[in-house]
Amino acid sequence: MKVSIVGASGYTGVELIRYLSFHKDVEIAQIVSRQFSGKKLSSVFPHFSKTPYEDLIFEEDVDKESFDIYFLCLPHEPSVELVKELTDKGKKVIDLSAAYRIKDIHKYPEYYGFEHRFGELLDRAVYGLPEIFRKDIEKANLVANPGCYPTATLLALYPGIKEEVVVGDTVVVNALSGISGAGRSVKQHFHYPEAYGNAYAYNPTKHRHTPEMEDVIKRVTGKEIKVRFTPHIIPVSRGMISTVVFNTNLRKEQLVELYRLEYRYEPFVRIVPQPPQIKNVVGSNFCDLYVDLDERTGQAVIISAIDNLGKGASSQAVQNMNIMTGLPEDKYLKTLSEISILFP
Ligand SMILES: NC(=O)C1=CN([C@@H]2O[C@H](COP(=O)(O)OP(=O)(O)OC[C@H]3O[C@@H](n4cnc5c(N)ncnc54)[C@H](OP(=O)(O)O)[C@@H]3O)[C@@H](O)[C@H]2O)C=CC1
Ligand SMILES: CC(=O)N[C@@H](CCC(=O)OP(=O)(O)O)C(=O)O
Repeated sequence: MKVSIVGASGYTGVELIRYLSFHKDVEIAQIVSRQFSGKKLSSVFPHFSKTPYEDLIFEEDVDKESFDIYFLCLPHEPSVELVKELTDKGKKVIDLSAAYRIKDIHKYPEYYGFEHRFGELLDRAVYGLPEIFRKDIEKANLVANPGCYPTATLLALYPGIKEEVVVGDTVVVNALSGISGAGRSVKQHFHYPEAYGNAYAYNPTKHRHTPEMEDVIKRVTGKEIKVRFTPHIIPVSRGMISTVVFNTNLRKEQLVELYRLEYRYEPFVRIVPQPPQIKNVVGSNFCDLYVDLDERTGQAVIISAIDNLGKGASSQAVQNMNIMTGLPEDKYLKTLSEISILFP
């Protein structure tokens, strides 16, 4: 399969090149970047020297005809039109932006600041969280790869909402993100002296991932469950923790068993005995999940850890590609190079 990576100079694009470099069923045939067009991959990113694509040249324009699969690693708005053009040509597309994630087209102006014009294509797009929508992904031509916070949070919530053990209509989510979640372009508050040694919450009452999470919860449960979501920045490059709290009538052993059973055959979800640490998942497609019950309050406390650039973006995109093309889902996602680096 020949693939094109558009937005290949950004954090998710570069990470995708890393994951696909050793995928033997794939040839990376095109990498698109406006700022580096004409340059060799290894001259811009020296860590690719003496690896399979070191001599690949960044191109300025997207060749929309020649390849089988297109990974779009672009900001949301530029993705909207390009996804439409590529799917009209019958291409398979995995879009890492939010351009096709939310089914309600009216949410785009409010949360993303642009009008979305392609409602019919939004309806057809499949939300690329394999643990929930695997069967739909198998048949999809357009996969909307989830955001990093929704991936971490929905994996922590899914068994609870699927088996209807969440009591009430609100779940509380507090999450921590490494700075690469904000992309590679320079922003003052992520400048080293301002980010190092610092941590803070942002968008505490209105974040664009809230409608994305609530949309999926509604599709799973048929109910309006609200997400009380507070994201935080922590001074690491990559890695994400999401702590999900909901009221439940289950006892601790029942809750743990529910999660263990739901995920027992999932190749990338690991139930862990202690609160998870990002260093165990960074550089990989794994999600580590800790399940507990606060007996004083009767609340489930589920804590997940992922790599925002891995399961939260690029390696999840490869998992989706494997599913869409009928390959084993974990193909080349568990080679040695993708097992996380414990002491980076
Ligand atoms: N970072 C993360 O943890 C996650 C990110 N995402 C989503 O994935 C997408 C990519 O994210 P990320 O890699 O972090 O972003 P980056 O900002 O690091 O990279 C985006 C790339 O897109 C290209 N680009 C920027 N603006 C335009 C434009 N107007 N038209 C065409 N190309 C453009 C740039 O390359 P050039 O200028 O060289 O052309 C840039 O390198 C985003 O939609 C993001 O929301 C999803 C999950 C997690
Ligand atoms: C640290 C940081 O800024 N994070 C981003 C989320 C990144 C992400 O997963 O996702 P999208 O694809 O939806 O942009 C934010 O809060 O907007």
